[in-house]
Amino acid sequence: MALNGETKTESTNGEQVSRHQEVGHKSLLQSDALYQYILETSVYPREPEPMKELREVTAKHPWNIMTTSADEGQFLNMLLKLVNAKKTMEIGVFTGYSLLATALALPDDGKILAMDINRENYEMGLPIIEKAGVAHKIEFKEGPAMPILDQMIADEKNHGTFDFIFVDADKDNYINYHKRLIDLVKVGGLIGYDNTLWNGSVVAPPDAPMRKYVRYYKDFVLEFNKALSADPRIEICMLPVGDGITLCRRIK
Ligand SMILES: C[S@@+](CC[C@H](N)C(=O)[O-])C[C@H]1O[C@@H](n2cnc3c(N)ncnc32)[C@H](O)[C@@H]1O
Repeated sequence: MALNGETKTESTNGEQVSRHQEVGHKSLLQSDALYQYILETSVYPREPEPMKELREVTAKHPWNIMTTSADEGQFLNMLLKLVNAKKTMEIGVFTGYSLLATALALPDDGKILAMDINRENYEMGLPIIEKAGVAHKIEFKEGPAMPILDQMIADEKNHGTFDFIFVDADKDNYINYHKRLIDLVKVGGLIGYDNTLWNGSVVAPPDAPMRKYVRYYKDFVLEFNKALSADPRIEICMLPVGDGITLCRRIK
């Protein structure tokens, strides 16, 4: 499927015809087969056993569409090792797939402050995280992230201390998170914002069929992407991994 929700199909006379499909495709690549190839060739064969187990448990959850994809989990795990991250934060845990990818990448004395409004989903994945021997790195806080961030910001000691922050929660608040996170991440540190290509809807025509939640958050994501692009405090890189992840490196 093309990025804008338009699919090219061949008619009987060989002509290319376009038709619009619902925006909400899981992968942003040009075909399912290509995405499947990536998963089967380089992701699933190298996926750590606990992540595989958590992915399979999460697949049975009625909201399984929310989970971070396996290729993105692999990317996060590699990235955290590359930057030698030790102190990290995650906003939006769900059952913990990206959290586990992070926890497995950090050194034994690494720390992750993880926040989610829903503890029940986190507890679904927790036994697997414990079995993997990395639960001691995680401090889970239940509740909306914003007041927790405000509390942290109020104490100057927290400023500029995080090596890496991953945001995968309420898209209508990303801009507000960014205002706070930019002070909490260290200069040279990274913030990763997930879903910045928002199911491809960022380039969909206004009349394209779209799931309600995709349509609702679309304008917030568009505004957010513009704001990041204009922010002189960061360098950015938007990657078409998963549903789009924008990496921001704080430079001042
Ligand atoms: C897309 S899921 C996160 C997926 C997760 N990163 C994973 O690997 O499976 C989004 C999560 O954000 C949480 N969330 C929504 N609003 C929130 C808020 N205001 N503060 C903290 N978490 C929130 C939801 O409860 C949900 O678990």
